[in-house]
Amino acid sequence: MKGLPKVLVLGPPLCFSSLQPLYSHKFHFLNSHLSDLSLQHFLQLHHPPSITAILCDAAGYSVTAEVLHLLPSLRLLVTISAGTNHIDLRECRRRGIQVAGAGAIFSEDVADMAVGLLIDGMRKISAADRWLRTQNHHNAPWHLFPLGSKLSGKQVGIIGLGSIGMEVAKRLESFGCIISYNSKHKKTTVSYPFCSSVVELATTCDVLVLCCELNEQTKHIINREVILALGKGGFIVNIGRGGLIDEKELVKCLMEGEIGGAGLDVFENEPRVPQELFEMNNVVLSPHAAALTAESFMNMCELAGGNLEAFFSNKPLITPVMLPE
Ligand SMILES: O=CC(=O)O
Repeated sequence: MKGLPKVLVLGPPLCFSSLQPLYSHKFHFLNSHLSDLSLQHFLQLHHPPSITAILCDAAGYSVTAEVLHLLPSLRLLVTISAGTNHIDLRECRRRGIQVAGAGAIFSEDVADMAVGLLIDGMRKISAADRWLRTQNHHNAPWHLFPLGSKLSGKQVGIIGLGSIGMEVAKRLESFGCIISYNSKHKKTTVSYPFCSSVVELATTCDVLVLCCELNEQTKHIINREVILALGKGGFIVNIGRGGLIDEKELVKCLMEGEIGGAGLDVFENEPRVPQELFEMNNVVLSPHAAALTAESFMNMCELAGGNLEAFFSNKPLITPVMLPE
């Protein structure tokens, strides 16, 4: 251990338990998440000025300016997530701390989940499963199960056409959907129609899929006006972050029948899920699990370890996160 770079591990283990045995001969991991102590007290036992890196994920600790302040020698932060809204990136920039993320490693799995939630919601797969299990097996009145909606031919608006959004577009195009998108900037490399207004996009679409990052500009990008513009038959999929949707308004609109349904992998105040959603058959829920496949986690372990190794051998990070000006 002596002489190895100290890496403070924040948040729940997830892939950390696979990563650490592979790299424990190269790094001295300090597992604050396994301790009952508060972070401040934990750090008091580990000489904070000797800690140069953090390993974290989106489901654990928020890496605020206050947390960063506890670590005067911090030079690297590796998050095993595509999203970075749990990190104060401005403070990282100010302090000259480099940040590495998941890059596009989860994009295919997250896109699969977006499509899964959409098909499940529109074709009522989970609802049908629940319904059938409550029926008498030999005598179920199958004709009474309500009709679903056809996916092929639907207008799908993707909000955020980064690597996840592109994977969603590719998949849904092959299902016969018609794709348009909203994003920070119009892309010169794609032919899908761009719509600069989310309300306008909602007006012309049957489905919205949220694939953008959560930041000051995108918080509550889906508000009541957008939901009403999408309309009573409309469906929203969120595999981005819960804060992209004004959740209270979504719940209200679902209860009032102002929108057709939703497929939600993320929630505004995780791990809390609004109780009302559990009662709704037109809503499909998932516990922020879109990125979680055994394969993507093994890949992520290697990537996180690779970023740590690159940094400590003075090489460029493999998947650097751009820090804001
Ligand atoms: O939510 C998961 C991620 O950001 O990778």
